[in-house]
Amino acid sequence: MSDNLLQHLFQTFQKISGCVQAHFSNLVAQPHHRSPSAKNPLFSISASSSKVNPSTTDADLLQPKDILIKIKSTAPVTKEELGRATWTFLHTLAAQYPEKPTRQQKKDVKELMAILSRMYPCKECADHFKEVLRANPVLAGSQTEFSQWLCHVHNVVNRSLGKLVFPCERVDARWGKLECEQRACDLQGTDFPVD
Ligand SMILES: Cc1cc2nc3c(=O)[nH]c(=O)nc-3n(C[C@H](O)[C@H](O)[C@H](O)COP(=O)(O)OP(=O)(O)OC[C@H]3O[C@@H](n4cnc5c(N)ncnc54)[C@H](O)[C@@H]3O)c2cc1C
Repeated sequence: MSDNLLQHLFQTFQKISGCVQAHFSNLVAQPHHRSPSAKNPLFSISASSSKVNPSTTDADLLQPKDILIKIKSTAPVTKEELGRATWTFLHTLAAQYPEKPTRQQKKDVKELMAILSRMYPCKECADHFKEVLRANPVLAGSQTEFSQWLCHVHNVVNRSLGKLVFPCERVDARWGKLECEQRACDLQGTDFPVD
């Protein structure tokens, strides 16, 4: 496909995109809403530089690799999505937690859980998690202990929601350490014994 044809296609797509956005905003926009085509387009096309310009040479024309079509979701986050994202964060933290944590690291994870039970942005979930923590105080003496404790409390939440219980012996297979070059993401623990 020639570059000129590609540029033509790109410009046509931009026009269609503009029309669809205009029609969509007419359908859904309320007077107090921002126009989706302004700062937050429903979808947008961008190039790595401003190469779509009639005065540019052939060599400057937009290359296929430069075209990036972004589809943005403007829907609010659901309780389920928030939950999945938070569990991903927590289980990844547990997988990265050092086998021999420092006193500070143990204190930090306990505080993090306490803060989550107060500030988690779903009040009924936070209130429920407060009860779960009261009945299951944080165990974070080692990586194994913390990841097993987290698996257990996640299962307490699962049970209360009528979900299946996860087999905690498989937690390391489900939530491995982060892929990170030369283990640069690992949290460093201590070689010295701490209480
Ligand atoms: C602290 C906290 C409290 C919450 N409280 C509530 C609440 O009170 N009410 C409510 O409606 N929602 C609550 N949620 C959200 C709820 O737990 C789920 O995240 C949500 O319902 C989506 O569930 P899901 O089935 O997609 O999987 P999730 O439970 O989000 O789990 C994500 C993935 O983790 C894996 N997994 C599942 N169980 C375990 C486990 N025990 N150990 C390790 N990995 C596991 C599975 O692969 C699963 O796909 C809470 C979330 C959090 C983080």
